[in-house]
Amino acid sequence: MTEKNTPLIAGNWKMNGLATALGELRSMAEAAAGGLAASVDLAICPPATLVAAAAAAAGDSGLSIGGQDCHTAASGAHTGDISAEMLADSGARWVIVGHSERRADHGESDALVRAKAEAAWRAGLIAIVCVGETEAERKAGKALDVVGAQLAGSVPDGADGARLVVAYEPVWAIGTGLTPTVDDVAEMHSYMRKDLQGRFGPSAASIRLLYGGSVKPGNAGELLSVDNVDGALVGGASLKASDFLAIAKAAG
Ligand SMILES: O=C[C@H](O)COP(=O)(O)O
Repeated sequence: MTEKNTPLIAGNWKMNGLATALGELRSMAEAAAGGLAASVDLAICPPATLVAAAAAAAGDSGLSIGGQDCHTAASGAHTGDISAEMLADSGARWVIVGHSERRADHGESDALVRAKAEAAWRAGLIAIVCVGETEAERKAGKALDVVGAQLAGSVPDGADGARLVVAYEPVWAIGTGLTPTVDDVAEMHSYMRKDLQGRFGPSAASIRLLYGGSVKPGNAGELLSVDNVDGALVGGASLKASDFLAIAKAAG
């Protein structure tokens, strides 16, 4: 790794969290304002119903807020969808696109994910583009090829570290308690770095590459110390302030 990026610890609450969950978020914001945000960028992506309230609760603490998905259009007849502009209007700074749960549950293609990342940029949001292989693909020795194809298809032209984050999330590691070996994480992150540098040049060194999949306080230090791992995308462990903050401290 040529440059050290400021780590980013982003929490993805998925379809979890009623208004009562804002108490956890307030504890995170307090820790951010108390000094943690000086060394680590902190973000929480709550369900869309909580984005505005979470942004208001986080205020200028240094904890920022993101969405979990967006439509490609800015507005229009798309019942049930939400646009990147709406997220930005609600106080979001980030949006996750192409999470494997959306790729699987909603049949999202690389081309659609790319269009969503472009929509995020149009609205002034930073896109967190997710990639990752299935267990069968890893067992077949295809993990690098699969992720390479996802990067090629899902990351728009003109990407740089100011508006793109890539999250490597092996599908088989999400919510399972399983994680790849540090050697496998190092191999994949080095591969992604080289791939992005091949496409975007040396400035791709500033694109943060997150690891995601069963990151917990107990394994965060080891995973975050791997070369080219610039932070984590945390699911289950981001629901509790104590766990999320322990992971963030391991990055700081
Ligand atoms: O977006 C987050 C990931 O899917 C990881 O989820 P997890 O930490 O619950 O395994």
